[in-house]
Amino acid sequence: MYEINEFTTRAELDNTLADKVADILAKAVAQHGRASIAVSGGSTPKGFFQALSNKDLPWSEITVTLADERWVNIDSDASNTKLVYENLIQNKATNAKFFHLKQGEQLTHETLADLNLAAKSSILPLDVLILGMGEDGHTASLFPCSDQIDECLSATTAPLLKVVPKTAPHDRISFSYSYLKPSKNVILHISGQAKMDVLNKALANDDKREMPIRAFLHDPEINTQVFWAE
Ligand SMILES: O=C(O)[C@H](O)[C@@H](O)[C@H](O)[C@H](O)COP(=O)(O)O
Repeated sequence: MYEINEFTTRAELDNTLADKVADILAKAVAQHGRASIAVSGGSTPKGFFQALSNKDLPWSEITVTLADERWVNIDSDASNTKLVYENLIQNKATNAKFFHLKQGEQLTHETLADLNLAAKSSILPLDVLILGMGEDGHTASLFPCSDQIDECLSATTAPLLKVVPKTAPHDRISFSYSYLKPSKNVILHISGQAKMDVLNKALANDDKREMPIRAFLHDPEINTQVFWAE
């Protein structure tokens, strides 16, 4: 299931989304003493990150992580970790915890095993999941072009896996669908007419291998909140 929330400007979207996410995180910390949020990289979320970073929250009890990461040095301009540190873990959010997906030089089976144990014990299930979407219908690093797409969408996959997209640069590490699905709040953050056209194509049928974002939009157990502005 899904609901589409349309906004007149991207600034209005960013500020409204930041208000919503801040409210969810504050309540999660009040109830459980901690909260976790996974965000996505790309060009869309910068304004939202900056708005959220200025929210008065118990940031030291909140863990930020990524839905996926490019396996590059975290000082690279391609790094989602760099994007998050430069735009979200700033201002009032400086003391937020960060669960690093990029750890070490090589993405080995041992690294994945360690990360999966740590993710299960510290941040899963997520309180908030912010997804982006590519024009091919990928989300996180669940790429339709990758040889790992069936594993990415399988119900039995571990939390994190290595993905090698054929139509995008860099090896990736990504949360799998089965561990993103239980997130208490699933939000798809997109902007521009091209992405609305991709969303409408994704809504037209439920072939999730063709467009992995469909796994979230067509799952009756998830109420994906779409936030869109022109
Ligand atoms: O690592 C990444 O690139 C993201 O996690 C990816 O899933 C992104 O959200 C989409 O590709 C949309 O990117 P844009 O916001 O740049 O369109």
